Amino acid sequence: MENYDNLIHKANILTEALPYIQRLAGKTVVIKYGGNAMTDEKLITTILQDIALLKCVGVNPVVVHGGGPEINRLLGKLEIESKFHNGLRITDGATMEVVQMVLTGKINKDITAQLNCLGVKAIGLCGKDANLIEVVKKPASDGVDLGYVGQITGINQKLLHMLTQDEFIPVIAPVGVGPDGESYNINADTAAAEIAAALQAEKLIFLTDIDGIRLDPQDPESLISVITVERINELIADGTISGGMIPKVQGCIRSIELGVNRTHILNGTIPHPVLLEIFTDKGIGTMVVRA
Ligand SMILES: Nc1ncnc2c1ncn2[C@@H]1O[C@H](COP(=O)(O)OP(=O)(O)O)[C@@H](O)[C@H]1O
Ligand SMILES: CC(=O)N[C@@H](CCC(=O)OP(=O)(O)O)C(=O)O
Repeated sequence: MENYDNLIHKANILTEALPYIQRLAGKTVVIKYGGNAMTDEKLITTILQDIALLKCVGVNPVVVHGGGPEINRLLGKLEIESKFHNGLRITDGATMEVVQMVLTGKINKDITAQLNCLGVKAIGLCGKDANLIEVVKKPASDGVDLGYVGQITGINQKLLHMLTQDEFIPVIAPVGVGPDGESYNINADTAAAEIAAALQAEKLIFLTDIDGIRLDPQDPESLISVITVERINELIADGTISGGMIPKVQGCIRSIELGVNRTHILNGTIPHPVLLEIFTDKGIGTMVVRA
């Protein structure tokens, strides 16, 4: 009898998802998968399973991935120093080659192949494919020249719509194309936000290595479940939100302003964060709302 109860419990969990599936069917969900959340093969598989399941129930996921830690590792092996300014990698010519190799050559292809092994049709792209992400050189910040760091000027949303309507899951590496075909490095959070806005996505989800925005980054009890744009600006000003969390919250704000309905910051180092957020009544992480 206990086994039967267990099965009913499982069925109840599935039916809990029904209204969410109905609400999201046909809509686009952009998922930014950060390098710091790509810690463990088994966890990576659960996240890719979530994404495959979304596709199978009629949602259109679009994946934008990072890979900062892996870029740092290869740069280290090549004895090239990793330098950052305001969270952005200072990208000289040699660094750009490594960034492109790691993001488009390794991580992008690994994620794409793993998704395809789960029975969906994923296609790996970077901003240079069909001019998916057009950029110009980002102006110097506080007098610091960032080198080959791109500022996004256009997203080829037609290509992404075509792919998502035609069964594919685009998996996008944040390497942009400059006016003369040069490669430019883009922060993956910023790329995800611009892509979500261009697609008028229903949701933008950031998967990172922490459970969301905390009032005290060291205290898990201080997680904020729902936060407004105004409160975020206060928390940036007083230093509560800092470092790598800044491009995420800025991405949330920008995409909300441009019409994305819901933005979430979730822990990608636990199993199945996407399904837990999207298909359960409680949800996890931090949701950023307009007001
Ligand atoms: N208020 C805050 N709440 C939560 N995390 C914060 C906050 N301020 C800064 N952080 C930092 O932001 C980090 C996430 O950004 P980052 O390391 O760049 O992740 P990713 O590789 O996923 O883009 C967290 O690990 C945490 O150290
Ligand atoms: C300009 C810039 O900083 N680009 C990032 C791109 C990768 C990224 O954003 O990866 P995560 O999401 O894992 O941090 C970099 O070179 O590290």
